[in-house]
Amino acid sequence: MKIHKIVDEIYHLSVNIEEEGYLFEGIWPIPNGVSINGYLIKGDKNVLIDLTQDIMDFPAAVSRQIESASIGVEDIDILVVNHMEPDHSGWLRDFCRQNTKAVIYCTEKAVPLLEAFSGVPADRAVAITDGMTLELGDYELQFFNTPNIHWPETMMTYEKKRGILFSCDAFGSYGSLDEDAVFDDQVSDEKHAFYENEALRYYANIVASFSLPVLKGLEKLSGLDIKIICPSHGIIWRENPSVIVDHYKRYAEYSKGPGEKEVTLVWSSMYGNTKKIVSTIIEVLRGRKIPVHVYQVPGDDVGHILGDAWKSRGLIFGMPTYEYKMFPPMAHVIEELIMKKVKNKKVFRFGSYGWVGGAQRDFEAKTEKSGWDVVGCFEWQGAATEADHDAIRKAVGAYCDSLEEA
Ligand SMILES: Cc1cc2nc3c(=O)[nH]c(=O)nc-3n(C[C@H](O)[C@H](O)[C@H](O)COP(=O)(O)O)c2cc1C
Repeated sequence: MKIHKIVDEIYHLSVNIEEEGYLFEGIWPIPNGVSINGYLIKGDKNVLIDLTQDIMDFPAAVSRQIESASIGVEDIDILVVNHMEPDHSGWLRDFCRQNTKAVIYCTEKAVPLLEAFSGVPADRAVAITDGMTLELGDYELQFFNTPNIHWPETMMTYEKKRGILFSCDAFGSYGSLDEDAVFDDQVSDEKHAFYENEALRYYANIVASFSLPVLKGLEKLSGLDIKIICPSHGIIWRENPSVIVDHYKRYAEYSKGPGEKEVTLVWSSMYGNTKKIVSTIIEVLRGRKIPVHVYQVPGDDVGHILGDAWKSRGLIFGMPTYEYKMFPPMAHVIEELIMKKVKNKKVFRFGSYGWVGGAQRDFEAKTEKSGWDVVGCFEWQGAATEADHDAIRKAVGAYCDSLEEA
């Protein structure tokens, strides 16, 4: 990847994770890759904002990018560590060996993590205070504590004179960057839609649990005159930064409900009895013009399900009884959604059983504290009859009415 000048002597440095089968954070599939962005400010003092992960040849690649701006790693005077998650700090240990002079600016909570993760002693760090500024000749940096977007020690850095926000994980998205299209005004409408979808999935996978801190952070930043947003993943927003700010606000507000008038339907079936009802349910939803996102488990990964589930007003789960409980892969999906704080949803459950069932009882127990409004359920024994299909049409119709009320 080549470097890109953002404005004056401020540069974008970036690598893409594109390895097939790579799981981001060890869990989340990223079939379209993800970029890890850092930023370089050349001036009276040379500043590096966020590093990169210590996988593949990433540190070497970023070093070469720094060199292509005609300075070396050893010339960096200030390293800003917005966030200690290893995708941005993995290089820190070696960076500090290579460069023994750079002063690290980070939050107070990050200081012990420098040592714990990278063996970097506290005396190399300056712990910022919220709103603190750092005059650097032609540049002026301001630091903001933005705890829990995404770890407790996270902060953002604002270049005051140009209105550039280095937002770290906030406003980020999955999706590799194209060599020649790293700014929002360089990507096609189709690519915009792609990044929006990847931003939602990134949000649901990584940030969703921290939606309250996101709303607090947005409130804190609302007074800034932000002209350019430089996140640590995804494209740079310079033409219209409010687009991604509005998206993030909307995503964070989904945590409080009601979400878009859409349904995410997740189903599983061992022998096809539960599966046969799925098309009947989809038919009812489409008849009511309610968009539906359909996933099957096992098979479809919860990382993908989360994005649509996060924004949908309604969730429908279909699974048979398995050893007196829910079919295990579905139990896992439900557990994961609850853990990610997918809340305030209208929910419907359906499924076949063989003799006395058990999935419904298990479902009720596992979702008791989910914050979901379970509007209906439908179970039948063995293969669904025509009467069962009629009954489920009616039950799903009532469920659709509840989506109108939200
Ligand atoms: C491994 C296994 C465990 C099952 N456990 C139960 C059970 O505990 N209670 C019950 O009523 N039916 C149980 N069943 C029967 C299934 O729930 C029933 O066959 C159902 O129709 C399966 O739906 P499907 O075709 O959508 O997979 C079990 C079936 C299998 C294969």
